[in-house]
Amino acid sequence: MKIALLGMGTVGSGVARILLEQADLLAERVGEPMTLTHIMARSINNPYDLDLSSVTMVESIDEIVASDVDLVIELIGGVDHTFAFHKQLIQAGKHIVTANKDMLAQHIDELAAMANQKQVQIGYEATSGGGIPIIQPLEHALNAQHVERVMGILNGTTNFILTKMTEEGAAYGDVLKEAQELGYAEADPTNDVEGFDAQRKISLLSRLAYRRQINVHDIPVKGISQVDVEDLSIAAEKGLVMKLIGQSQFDGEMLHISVEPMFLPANHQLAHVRLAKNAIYVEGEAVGETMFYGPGAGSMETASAVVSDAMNIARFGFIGNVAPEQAVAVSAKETAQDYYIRLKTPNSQALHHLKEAGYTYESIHAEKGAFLLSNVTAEQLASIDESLGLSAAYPIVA
Ligand SMILES: NC(=O)C1=CN([C@@H]2O[C@H](COP(=O)(O)OP(=O)(O)OC[C@H]3O[C@@H](n4cnc5c(N)ncnc54)[C@H](OP(=O)(O)O)[C@@H]3O)[C@@H](O)[C@H]2O)C=CC1
Ligand SMILES: N[C@@H](CC=O)C(=O)O
Repeated sequence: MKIALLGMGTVGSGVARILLEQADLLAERVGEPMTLTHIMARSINNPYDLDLSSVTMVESIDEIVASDVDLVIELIGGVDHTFAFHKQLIQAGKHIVTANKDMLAQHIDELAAMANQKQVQIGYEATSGGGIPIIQPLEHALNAQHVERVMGILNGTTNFILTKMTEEGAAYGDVLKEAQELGYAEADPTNDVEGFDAQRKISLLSRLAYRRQINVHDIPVKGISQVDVEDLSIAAEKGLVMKLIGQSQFDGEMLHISVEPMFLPANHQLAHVRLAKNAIYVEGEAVGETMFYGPGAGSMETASAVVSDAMNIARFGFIGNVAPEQAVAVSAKETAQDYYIRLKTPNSQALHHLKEAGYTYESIHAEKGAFLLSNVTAEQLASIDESLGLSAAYPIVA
């Protein structure tokens, strides 16, 4: 199989490394050579000091389309131009592997339908959870049942930042910089810290899990950029650990889906997922609870998933892309839950107000105005915020 690579950045360089350095192993497992013949890159990031002399460097997508490559690996990122590239490649009958969740979360329905018509396979294992196998399991190994719930830590950068803030009291800005240097963060890290990256991932995973089209922009999202390290240390006194959680549950009609920072009890399995690791629970009607854990970001970690997609396509060719025809309406979870809250201005009147209004609460740090509130709806929380003024409010996973 002849392969072209678009983008030679963090993940692209890892993919080139596996294709070139593991050529014998890949050929043995696939039954034919997986040959990297073309690279299209704006700049060459070659941290692994690879010998690229056998590869043709090209400057435009038209050269790739006109070439004899069978499969194109897109690791450029971005939405509009890559969407146009993917359409051009599918029309030309080239199989595609990508890690580009930003573009796919918006356009996968159209691309999958077009690819099925042209008998082109799209591999996108690396779009969610970096090196963790999760797309393939949802497409294949767990497809004998209705999936009822998906929940997890879906972003390496924010998990890295929250871990360092929680365990070391590190400053948000410093750890974000470290995550960027390690190649975890997106080209625009706003996508990570404001939760958009996790929003795209929970959208792609839920689409497969429930076999429904989802409008990614409808998914309620909150990020971690406003998280105060003080809340992490106050909540730790009660054994609570913060994680950015993406979750979805389908009741057959409505998809309850969201991304937001939540506190978890320290003995919860997800509380032990540290640094750039991710973990995802998938609950199926027959299988019950399954959990997938591993590296959520990074050069070689993500490249592992990308190359394995390419190998599957080389072995099995076109097997059909999941292309649900029905769309689903989405909303955030509406049931009552427990919350950690902190008042903007701590005062004893607040306690009185909460008591009068019939709320069950526990004071964690009276001087700092931090409480645990039990069994509160989002609507009730908004009314508490209006009357008392909250500087922080985070749901607690049961
Ligand atoms: N990093 C990670 O851990 C993960 C990344 N991903 C996804 O993988 C994709 C790649 O990410 P990553 O490797 O981190 O990003 P990088 O920014 O490191 O690499 C992207 C590369 O593409 C190049 N590029 C951009 N536009 C063009 C163009 N028009 N033509 C040719 N080359 C171009 C960039 O060049 P230049 O340097 O000149 O801008 C850069 O070298 C993204 O979709 C990302 O969301 C998915 C999972 C994990
Ligand atoms: N920026 C992303 C990279 C992988 O998808 C993350 O931090 O998880």
